[in-house]
Amino acid sequence: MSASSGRKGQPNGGDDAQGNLREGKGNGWNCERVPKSVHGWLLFLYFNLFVLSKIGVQSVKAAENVSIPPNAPGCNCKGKCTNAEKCSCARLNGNDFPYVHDDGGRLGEPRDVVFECGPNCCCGHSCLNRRSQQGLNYELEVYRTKDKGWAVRSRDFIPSGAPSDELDNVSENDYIFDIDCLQTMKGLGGRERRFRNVSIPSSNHAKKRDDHISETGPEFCIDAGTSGNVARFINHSCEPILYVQCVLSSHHDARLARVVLFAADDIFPMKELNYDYGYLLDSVVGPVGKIKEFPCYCGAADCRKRLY
Ligand SMILES: C[S@@+](CC[C@H](N)C(=O)[O-])C[C@H]1O[C@@H](n2cnc3c(N)ncnc32)[C@H](O)[C@@H]1O
Repeated sequence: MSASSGRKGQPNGGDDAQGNLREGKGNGWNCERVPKSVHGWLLFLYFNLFVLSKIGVQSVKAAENVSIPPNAPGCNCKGKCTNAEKCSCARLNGNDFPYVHDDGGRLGEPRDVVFECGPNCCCGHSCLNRRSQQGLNYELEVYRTKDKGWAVRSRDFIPSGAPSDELDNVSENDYIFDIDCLQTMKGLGGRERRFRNVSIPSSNHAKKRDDHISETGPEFCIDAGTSGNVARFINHSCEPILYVQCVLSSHHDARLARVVLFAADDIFPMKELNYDYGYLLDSVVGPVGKIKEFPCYCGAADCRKRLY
């Protein structure tokens, strides 16, 4: 499955949080770092219903041959980042902040990539520019459908632009998401460019490497075959209500960006959550070189009738 951030209507996803900040005692903040942990969400199983709890910790594992990039330099904002002229993270986002204040922090518009504050930033955990690191405010449930297996819906109303989940570890092919942020940034392979143009700070060597990689296809993927969060149960739709957004926080390597799903529109309770998997038709080839086909049961008026 492709989770590209830029193919038409398509989602994408996830670097890992490599450290947490603690508020300094006394005057102001001291940017002191505390031991790392990767926060995620824990799924509780109730009979044939999974309920996403608002507590829990889940580790994100990287394959042995994948080295997690070092933490990027951070901004010097104290408390919360509010001044886009002074915040170095805002500068990376084209001199503004991607999240707007209403509804607890909404993504104003889809972008090539969102730079959030990270472990080396002096702001605290409640900074709005850490929105996708602050967890879900919505209760999601996994339920059984007639023809698509498991699916996910929200018990709560989700306003447009709210993060609904992060694509986490989905090794069956059904649960593999390509991290193709670099390809999206260049509008390659049929991916649609986003509204905001950003350029990721990188060395000459990294730039040459990225230019080569973006043309040959995604280098890394998220594999949620054996473990993952609730996002692994989100189905495809040809008319999706979620879109994929690449988010960089602890490091700035777009090849290993976090993939976060955001609401494209207001979502009413009990409506199935879905996004466009972004397969190009006839792009999936079986072991003997035969093109594979898979029927789509999304039920959208403009359904393409095939997932791939
Ligand atoms: C990431 S999983 C989604 C969760 C899955 N329904 C399950 O039960 O585990 C992707 C798989 O779900 C099924 N699926 C997702 N969207 C579908 C759709 N629109 N039509 C038919 N099957 C779909 C396909 O089997 C696909 O390979």
